[in-house]
This record gives sequence, structure tokens and C-alpha cells, in this order.
Amino acid sequence: MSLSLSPLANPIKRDGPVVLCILDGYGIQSPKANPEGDAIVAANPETINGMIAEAKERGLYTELAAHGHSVGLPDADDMGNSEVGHNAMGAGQVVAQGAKLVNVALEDGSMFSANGWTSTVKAAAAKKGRVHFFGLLSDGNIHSHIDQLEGMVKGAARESPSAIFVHPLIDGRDVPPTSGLIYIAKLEAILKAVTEETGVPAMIASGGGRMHCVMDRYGSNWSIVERGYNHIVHGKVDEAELVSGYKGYYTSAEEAITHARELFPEKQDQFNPPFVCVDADNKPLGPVRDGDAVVNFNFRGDRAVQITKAFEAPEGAFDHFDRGVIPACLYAGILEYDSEAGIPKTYLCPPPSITRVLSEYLCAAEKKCYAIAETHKYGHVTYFFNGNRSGYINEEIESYNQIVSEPNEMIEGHPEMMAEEVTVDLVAAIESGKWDFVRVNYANPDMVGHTGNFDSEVRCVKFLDQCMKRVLAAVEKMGGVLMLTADHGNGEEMMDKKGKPKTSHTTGAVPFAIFDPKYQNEYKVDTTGIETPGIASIASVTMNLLGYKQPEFYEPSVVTLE
Ligand SMILES: O=C(O)[C@H](O)COP(=O)(O)O
Ligand SMILES: [Mn+2]
Ligand SMILES: [Mn+2]
Repeated sequence: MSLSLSPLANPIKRDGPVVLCILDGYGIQSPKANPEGDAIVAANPETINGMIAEAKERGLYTELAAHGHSVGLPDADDMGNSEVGHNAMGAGQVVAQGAKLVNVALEDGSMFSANGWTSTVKAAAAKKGRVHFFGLLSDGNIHSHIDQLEGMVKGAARESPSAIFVHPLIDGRDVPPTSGLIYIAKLEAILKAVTEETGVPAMIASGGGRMHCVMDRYGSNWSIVERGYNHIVHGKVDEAELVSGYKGYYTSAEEAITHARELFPEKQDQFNPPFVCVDADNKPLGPVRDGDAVVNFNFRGDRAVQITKAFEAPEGAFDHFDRGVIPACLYAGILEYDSEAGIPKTYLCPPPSITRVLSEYLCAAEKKCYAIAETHKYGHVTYFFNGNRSGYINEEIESYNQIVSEPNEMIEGHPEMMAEEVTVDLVAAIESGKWDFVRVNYANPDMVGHTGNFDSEVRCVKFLDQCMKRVLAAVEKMGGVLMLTADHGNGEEMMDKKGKPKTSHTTGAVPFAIFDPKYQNEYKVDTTGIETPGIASIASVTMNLLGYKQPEFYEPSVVTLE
């Protein structure tokens, strides 16, 4: 199939660029949520609201679905997330996502006969090695799902390894902030049943909070990965963690987490210190040894790539931290995380195939494209946007810019994050006259949303509003067009129904507003005949605004040209 696009008969003509502005996590509150928790409404962002009001008046506004089936998730009420949201916006198509593909491979058993499994779990078990699973323990379904872990632990037990060890990372970010012990109890019950039914000893060996151990992304803070590598592989807790009476080594995960909660009541699960489970002689239960299999059960790539490199890179080819004595283990990811870079080398389930993305078409049409975000979301607007592919489509006509983030992701004290720097760069890109299509992700509403701090979220939205004023002015000055939207909700639900802080994403719809100062009624936002207009439509709209018809297999455009 060719990548050439048919031009529209009556394209709109603008001098400036088409800009896609993604306010990450900027949703519209659903009627079921707690109105007191809507930090976006509370912030009353005048510029954004004014722009939306004008778009509504002109027929250039709609709401788009950004969760569940609209973004390829297994269940209709799955909340949205950055990966699937950016995939949808950048691919113009809704593909069955990793969450769904892993479910299918477990249900039909194909995972257990595929090469990924037989060359790691089965191979280790055949030589009486042990099998380790590590990853995010929750049912958030953004990076992982506890049911999938259960399916794999049961599958591993059928191979009769000498033991199974699970290294859970507690969540509190995609699920309620201190719900970790609920999932630990579920996991303990699963492991107990497996041990009783199969005779294969299965137990929790180590763990920690996801944002403190293992799950860094985009190279923002490698010490998080190091901490996780040490507790999983070496059964070791760093000295620096042993403060205020925290021991690091406990007889069970429950004991460790309970003690951490008593000592550090202000910490959410996501930041729980690492722990290692020990036997009666204080020896770690399950460090990784030569010949063991290790499975990363997170299916989403952004926070799985760095730890995968730590496991896979040979001696001498890894300089992010000292890995100590590296065990010769058989490593697999549950899914392929980066098809371009081939990470991981071995995986248990093929990833969604996301092809013929917007960037490929625009590059083929020689449209010059610019993408920008700060580190925490840089890969969202590049790697996820381009269908989980790192790197450029065509470096000669594209430029991707990363504004380096503060390494700490718990930014409630500085909700402005790097939005100022992003704005300066974005305005310069718009005003340079060099680009046909500019896309930007503002990380703030989502990242601050994950802290559960309502006041910080309000402050962040107010600040973003100031930024938007300058961005809109630049678009107006250059005679361009801007689409304002989001990848999923978050900031509009900062409290649950009981008034407790809420850290996770939502199932809310997102705004889609077009700002077009040179507008002369040439087109309208029109969703007639589209059953559930979703954010995947944005790729088609982008093509239309640039003068092209979208390919037939793309989601329908919500724009009708007059
Ligand atoms: O990884 C995270 O920070 C959360 O689990 C999901 O947030 P994101 O989908 O907005 O990145
Ligand atoms: Mn997001
Ligand atoms: Mn998020």
C-alpha cells in the first residue's frame, strides 16, 4: 500500500503551521464523579475556556472519547492512558492493545507454546532452575494486570521449576494511593494455592514502590532502576533506604509494607521503599541465580525499557550503574516494548502492530514535522505517537526536541514543571515558519494529577493557561491553526466520591477545540454518523487541515469541509 495521500478538492489555505497541543490528563469530568474534585474547573483557566467557548460558537468543538474500546482497551470501562491515547492520535486507527493481546495469548494458551516462553521459563524449569516474575502489581491495566500474572504463575508451575519468585512493585498510581496490601493479599493467596496444588514453592521474594524502584522512563532517573535491580537480582536493599528504623529485610511483603506505612505515613504506595523477603537465617528468599528465568510482566514499554536494558546488556555494554555480579539468567518481557530497537530480545507475546501512522504519511508528503515535550512525556509524543517506534521516521524533515525534566516525578511542589521552557521552545517553533505540523505534549495536568494533590493541580492548570495565551498568540501571528485536546482524563477527578485524594486516570472524555484565527467557515467539526467519536479521529483531522483526505482505514474525521 502506498503512503501517498489524496489532496482535498478545496483545501483550506493557511500561512502558519497546524499545531496539535495535547494537555496530558486534561479531561472533562463525567457526571458520576465528585464535582468537588474537578481541579480543572476550579482553576477556571480563562484563556483555555475562552478559546473553547469561541470554538463552540463557531462549530469547531466536540468532546472525544479517550478510554475503553475507543483506544483499543479490552473493556469498555478501562480508563485511558498515555500509551494508548498517543497511539490512537498518532495512528488514526484503533488497534487491539497489549492488554488485550496478552489476555488472548493466556486464554488460548498460545503464550505457553511460543518460543518466548519455551526458551526462557520452560528451558529454565527443565534444568531445575527457578522462575522469577517482576512487575506492577495491580489491576490498573495500564502497565500490567494481576490476572495476567496469575495466569503466568500457574503456567510456570506446570513446567515444574524448582521455585517461583514474584517481585511485585506496588502501585498506588493507577489504583487508589494506598491499596497495595489488597493486591499483596491477593497475590499471596494465588501463590499459596499454586504451591499447594503443584508442590512448586511459590512466594514473594522482594518488592518496592513502582516510582521508587524499577519503573523510571525515558532515562529520567536511572537510580530508580538501580534500586529495583538490586532488590530483584541481588536481594539487596540500598543502605540509603534504611532510615528511621526501616529495616529493608522482612519475613513477608505485608510486614515490610505495614512497617513502611507506620514509619512514613505520608508516602503513597508508589514511593514505598524497597524490601527483600528473608528466611529464618535472614537470607534473601529469592535472588536471581545463573540459569533462572526472569519475566517482566509489564506489557507497556515506556517504564519497562530501562530495566530490560539492565537485564539484557552484556558486561561492558551498560554504564548506567554498577550491576555487580551479573547472573546468567534467561530474560523475557511479556510483550515487545520497542520494535525498532528490538527490546526485549525475547518476549512472550507479539505486540500490537501499529503501522501506517500519521507521521509516515506526513513524511511521505514531505511535510515538515516538529515534536516537543519534557522528558517525562517525551516518548509519548514521539515513540507512542509513532506506534511504539523509537527514533525518527525521516530525520531530514522531522525534528524532535526534549526539554530535560526534573528527575523527580512527584512534582506537587513544582506543578509548573518545565512548561515555561516547553512554551518558549514551542512558540519559537511556531514562529520559525519552518514547520508544517507541530505537536506538543504538556505533561503537567497528568503528572501533577498523579500526586493526588488538588491544590497543586489547580496551580498547574492556571500556569498552563498562561502558557496557552502565548501559544495562541504565536499561532495567530503566523496565521496557523491549533487543535487543543488531551490523551485521557486525570486532573478533573482529583478526589474520589468520599473526598479522598485520587491519583489515577479517569474514563472522562477530552475536549477537542480548533483555534483558527483566519477561519472563514470553510469547515466544521461535525460528528454526525460517528457512533462514538474518539481521539483516533485526530490524525484524520490533522491530514484534512493540511489539505489531504485521510486513508479509508483511518477513523473518520470529525471535520467536514464545506
Ligand atoms: O506510568 C504512569 O505514570 C501511569 O501509570 C500512567 O500515566 P500515563 O499513561 O499518563 O503515562
Ligand atoms: Mn497521559
Ligand atoms: Mn498519567
